[in-house]
Order: sequence, then structure tokens, then C-alpha cells
Amino acid sequence: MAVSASLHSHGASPLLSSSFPSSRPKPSPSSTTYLYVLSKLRAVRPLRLCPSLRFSSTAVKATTLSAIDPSTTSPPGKDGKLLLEVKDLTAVIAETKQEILKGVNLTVYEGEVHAIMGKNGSGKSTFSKVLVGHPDYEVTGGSMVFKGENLLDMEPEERSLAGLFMSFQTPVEIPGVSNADFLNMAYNARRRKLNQPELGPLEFYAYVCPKLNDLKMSVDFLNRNVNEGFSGGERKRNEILQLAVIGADLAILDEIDSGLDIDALQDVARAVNGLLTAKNSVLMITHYQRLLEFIKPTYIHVMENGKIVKTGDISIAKALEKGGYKAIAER
Ligand SMILES: Nc1ncnc2c1ncn2[C@@H]1O[C@H](COP(=O)(O)OP(=O)(O)OP(=O)(O)O)[C@@H](O)[C@H]1O
Repeated sequence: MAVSASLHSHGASPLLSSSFPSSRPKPSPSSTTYLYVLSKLRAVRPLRLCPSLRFSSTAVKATTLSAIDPSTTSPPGKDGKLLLEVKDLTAVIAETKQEILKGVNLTVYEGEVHAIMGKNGSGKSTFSKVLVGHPDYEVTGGSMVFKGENLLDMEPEERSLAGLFMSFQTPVEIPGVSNADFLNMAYNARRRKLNQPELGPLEFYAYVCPKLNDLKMSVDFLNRNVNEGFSGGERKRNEILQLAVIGADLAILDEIDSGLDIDALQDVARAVNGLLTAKNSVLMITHYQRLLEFIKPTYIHVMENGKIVKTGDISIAKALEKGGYKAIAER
């Protein structure tokens, strides 16, 4: 699709552009290509009624990404292939050169769910942002290999097209771009990467509607601009909708439980669990055991001062809930 190709060539990843609020260079609004892209995007007229399109969803299913379509894959399993290997990773804030990550080691295999916990300011979000290539940080040492490829050699959009997805703690708005168009564009970018035919707006609606229903989101969310005027909880659901639509081999979820009421937490957790297969993995950051009751982790890691200092099972979260980080230090 010419629209996303143009946007892509200007460095705005359709998969990540909603996520980098600050310093990542975006196309200037005065750039003719950007204006062209926006005009194309606005020309795609949104449809309003999901249910009337359900009849065609079977036909579309055959063209969805088999690698990430939960209906074609099995539940999480053990002994999967190596997905992510991080060794002695150090990183600084690009502007100030202050070191935040001080030697992170983490290995994730297919089919695993990893949770990272840790005190405020210990470096959890920084670690996840460094993984996806956020421009606020510079890697100063160590390595990050994802599916056999060196992440340091890849631009943020290449990382996302390779199957790395990140849901940010505070998802940003994209004024003037509807959720439907954004999702359609991002999904088609991934399909192109996998040499699969793109979906037109009608087919895409049939594909996305069941996912909206799973997340108990109204179809109106498709017609609204990305995150514009969304409540905190709606933004979180919207992030998971993006994940459900685009799919990922490794989904990094930064505090998806924050700001969610208990029903919303269950809806989001159910949706994430529904996406888990033996071939993909989740790395989630959370402060609370309650999320881990819904999305069962294979491992829990504790981060302290820019390093993972402890790894274990759910008992770590239970000990934390009971006695705080002091209890963990004493174990
Ligand atoms: N872009 C930045 N500019 C300045 N300081 C930063 C930046 N990014 C991270 N930091 C600092 O790095 C430290 C680690 O921040 P980070 O957000 O990674 O912590 P965290 O473990 O995710 O915390 P929380 O649990 O509160 O979300 C903090 O002291 C934070 O202020």
C-alpha cells in the first residue's frame, strides 16, 4: 500500500509511531509526503457496523497471519526456541549520558511469560524502551539478540516488523489519524514483511471486529483518532487491541494493569492470554501480583539499580506483596 510505504520511508513506523512521544524524529507536518499520507488516510472512509461484516470474517481468516493468529496455534509450551538473549546490557540517557542500565541479563524462549518487577526508578521501563530502540537512550555495552538478529543493527521500525511489540506505560495520541486507519496500516506493514497480501479496509474491518469484541471495545473506537480523548483504561485496551491486530513474537507490556478497573484488567488479561501460543512470548512489567494471577508468568525477575538481581517463580511476587522489597533482599 503506497500510503504506509511513504510513511515508512520517512521513518515513522506505523507500528511504533504511537509509542514514541518525545524525541523520535517524526515527519514534519509541513512535509508534502506527510500531508499526502494524511490525506490518503482520511480518504479511507470508516465503516460503522461491525456485526454486519461478521459474515465475511471466515473468508478473511484464511488470509490472516498464520504465525500470529491464535486460532491456528497451540497454547504456551515449554522447550521453545531461543527468542531473546540480552547479555550485560548497559545504556545511558542519550542527552545526559547518565547510566541507567548497568548490566542486564535476560533470556526468553518461545512460549514463556516473563514478568519484571522492581522499585520505582529501578530501570524497568528504560530496559523495555532500549529493547525497542527508543531514541532517548544509547546502548553503551552488551548485546541484545532477537530471533538470531542483533537488535543494535536494527531501526525501531525494523524491530517491530521483526515481531517485537511494545505497549507503553502512557500511550500517546495521534491527532488526525483514526484508529482504524492506523491499525490497518500497521497490520498491512507486517503482512508485507511476511510476504502476505494486504487487507483492504473492508476485509480489515471483518478481521478487527472480533478482536474489538474480545476486548469489549465499541466499534466507535475504530473511528476515533488514536488515543485522542481516551481514558487511561481505554488507552490500555487500545494498546492490547494493537497487539491483537498486529501480532508479535515478543510483546513487551509496560504496566498494562495501571489505571484499569478490575473488570478491564480481566478483559485485557483474557485478551493477552488468548494471544499466547507456544511460539510467542510476553515480557511484562508490573508492580502488583494481581496481574500475575491472571497472566501466569513462567519467571519473575526483580530489577534493582539497572540490573536483574533475582529470578524465580510466582513465590517472588507473593513475598513482595507480603513484605515488600526488603523481604526479597532477605530471601
Ligand atoms: N528520558 C529520561 N530522562 C531523564 N531521566 C530518565 C529518562 N528515562 C529514565 N530516566 C531515569 O532513569 C531511572 C529509571 O527510570 P525507569 O522509568 O526505567 O524506571 P522504572 O523502574 O520503570 O520506574 P517505575 O516503576 O516508576 O515506572 C529513573 O530515575 C528515571 O528518572
